[in-house]
Formats: sequence, structure tokens, C-alpha cells
Amino acid sequence: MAKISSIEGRTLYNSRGTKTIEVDVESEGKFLGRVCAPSGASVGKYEAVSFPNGKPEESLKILKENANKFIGLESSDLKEIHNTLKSLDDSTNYANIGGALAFAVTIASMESASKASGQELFQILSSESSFKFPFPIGNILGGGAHAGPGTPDIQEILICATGSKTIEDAIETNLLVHKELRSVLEKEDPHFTNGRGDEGGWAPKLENIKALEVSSKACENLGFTLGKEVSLGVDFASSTQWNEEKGKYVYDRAGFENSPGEQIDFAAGIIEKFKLIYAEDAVHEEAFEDMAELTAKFPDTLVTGDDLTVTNKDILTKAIGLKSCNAAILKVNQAGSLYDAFEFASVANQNNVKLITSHRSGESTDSQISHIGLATKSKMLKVGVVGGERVAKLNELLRLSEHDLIRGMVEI
Ligand SMILES: O=C(O)[C@@H](CO)OP(=O)(O)O
Ligand SMILES: [Mg+2]
Repeated sequence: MAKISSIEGRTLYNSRGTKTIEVDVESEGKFLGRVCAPSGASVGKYEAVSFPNGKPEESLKILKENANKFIGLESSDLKEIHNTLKSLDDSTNYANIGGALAFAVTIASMESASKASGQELFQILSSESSFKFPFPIGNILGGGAHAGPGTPDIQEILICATGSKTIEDAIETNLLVHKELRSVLEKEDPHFTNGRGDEGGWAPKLENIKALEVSSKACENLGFTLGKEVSLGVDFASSTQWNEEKGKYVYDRAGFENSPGEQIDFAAGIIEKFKLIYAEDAVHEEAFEDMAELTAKFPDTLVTGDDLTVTNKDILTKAIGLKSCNAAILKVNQAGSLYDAFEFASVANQNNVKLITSHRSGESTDSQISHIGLATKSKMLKVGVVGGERVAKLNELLRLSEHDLIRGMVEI
């Protein structure tokens, strides 16, 4: 057991060059936990607010003024640290102190506690004594809010080496497909500049279906069969297309509009044609019944809520009641504190909703989410394929593969 001896923060930048905060929590004057808060570009309506009035400095001011409330607490006592944060913020969405502060303080405290105890972070986040690796899933092609004009409207085409037996092979296979896709794109378009989106996926000027076709071509060129060695996933991020006034999904770049019914057919067509293992936010964030249709239709695909469920246990409970999804994204900063995110994870795990622990498009080079994915028994870890801030999470998994307590891959 170690007590928090100091807590302080600073502003710095995420991978998109946007200002964010980093928090240092020290226990016993020497065990440092250091965490930088990420941020999203496609943000769910019901996510925690990142910073009060959008200002990282305001979160830091609050931390400075209240640092003494944390000093002396056990750094491993997640609940007490969470309660202390909540005592500073009576809103439901961290509007007063900022979800980024709750994120950074709780995870940094646990990291400090893990160092004090001489254990890995994933161990002190879980009461289990054996662990399996989640499958890494990552962006090979980007569009939507993560890439520029002319790219697909859908936000992410993802690769997951579902046939891999080891974490090393799973990571390497994803990298191979990412690389091969570059060659396919260069052949397809001699003017392709090798530009990439926010999460490291290639950002070519292609419409949605063509983008999926070239992605599956890359897999085939490597001798892989979709649904066997590798599988594709899509984050439709459909709230980006949803136009409330029109009551339609507007695909600006491809130049068409879908009614809610047409959107279900559009997504179903893609899931079938490309044998998707993973389909995220195929309809907008409030279309719980439409998601339920897809969930009923595709029991073998992870029909996943992200903007739909926003790592909020009450919203997840609603989604479970309506059978809206069989999988859900866990992004700690959508919830706010790590304690909130773990409450969400236990509702998911108790109700057979498969968890996918995920990065944000604006990331840091931290790698604690690799541990959080293990501790929450996530089926997948959505952290990208390339880019320093993405590879940091994958490299942490490779380091962890040396650990005795982690054996093999989860069953999806
Ligand atoms: O929509 C998403 O799933 C995420 C991460 O891929 O993007 P953002 O962080 O921009 O919300
Ligand atoms: Mg998403």
C-alpha cells in the first residue's frame, strides 16, 4: 500500500497537435504514474465533456486548488479517488472539472500504485489470475471525420487477424495488410500520395465500396481469406452522416442519401459482402431499434456500439434491454474516470456484451489502455496499426507477452 504524496498536471499536445493535459501522481515520493488524456474527432452526444469551457487550463486550475484532497489517499483505492473527483463535480458528465482530468487522475493513480506494488498495471486492475490477449484491430483505411475531402464517408476500415494464435502474429499480420494495401492503392491511383488519416489508415480518394474492395484485395494478395486468417471491420461512425432535419444519412462525398431503412440495408450489404467480423455504429447514436435489427441479423459479427453506448452504463443497460448490440466500445475518456469505465465493463461482461477497448483519434504515446483491455477481458483492442502513438500500444502488448500470467488469445 502506498499513499499519494503529490499530484500535479501540465498542458501538452496530443497526436493531432491539440492541447490536452497530462497528470503526474506520485506515491511515497517516488512511484510515478503519468498519464496524458486523449480526445476524439467523432464525439458522441452523451460523452463526458473533455474540459470545462473547452479549456485544459481550467481543469488544471481545479486540480491545483484541490490537490490536497488527493494527497494521503491510497493510490490503489480507485473508488476513493473517483469519489474525490465526484465531490468536485456534481454534473453527470464531468462538465465542471472535465472528463480528461478524471481520466488522467484515475489512471495515473493506478499506475503509481502498480509501480509501488511491483506489479504490472493490468494485474492491479483485475482480481483474475490468468489473462488472454485481446485481438488487436486497427485502421488500414481512413475517411469521414478522420481524413480529408474525397476520402470515403465511412470513418474507418479496420483489419483484425482473427486467425492468429499469438499476439506477435496478430500484430505482424495487421502490419502486413496495411503495407500491402499501400501497394494496391498505388496501382489503383498513380497519383496516390500515401497520405494517411488521423489514426494511421491510408486516406485515398475513393468512395466507400471501392475502399472496401481494395482493402479486401490487399488481404487476398497476401493469400488470406476473409473470415479466416484475417477479417475486415468497419466503423461507420454514422452519426457523422445523420442529418436530423432531413431524417436521412447524407453521404456528401459519395453523393447519396439513405433513409433509416436504406441505411440498415446499406450496412447489411457491406457486412455480408465483406464478411465483416466487426461493424461499429452502423446507424446513428440514437437509433437503438435500428441497431437491434442488425444485431439480430448478424449474430456472428460484433455489432458494436460506440457513439451509441458512449461507455455509459445506463445507456448500455438501455441498449441491452433493446438488444441493440452484442459488443460495445470501452473508451475511458467517454465515461470520465477509470472507475466509471470499469462499472460499464462489468455491466457488459455480466450481460454477454463483448468489449472492445479503444484508443481515440487524438492520442498520446501512453500505453495504459493495453493493460485496461486485458483487465476488462476485452475481445479486441482497437488501437490502430501504424503511427507512433498507435504502435506504442501494440509494443506494450509485445512486452507483456513475456509475462507468465498472459497466455494465448481470447475467443471472440
Ligand atoms: O469513432 C471512434 O471509434 C474513434 C476511435 O477510432 O474515433 P474518435 O476518437 O475520433 O471518436
Ligand atoms: Mg467509433
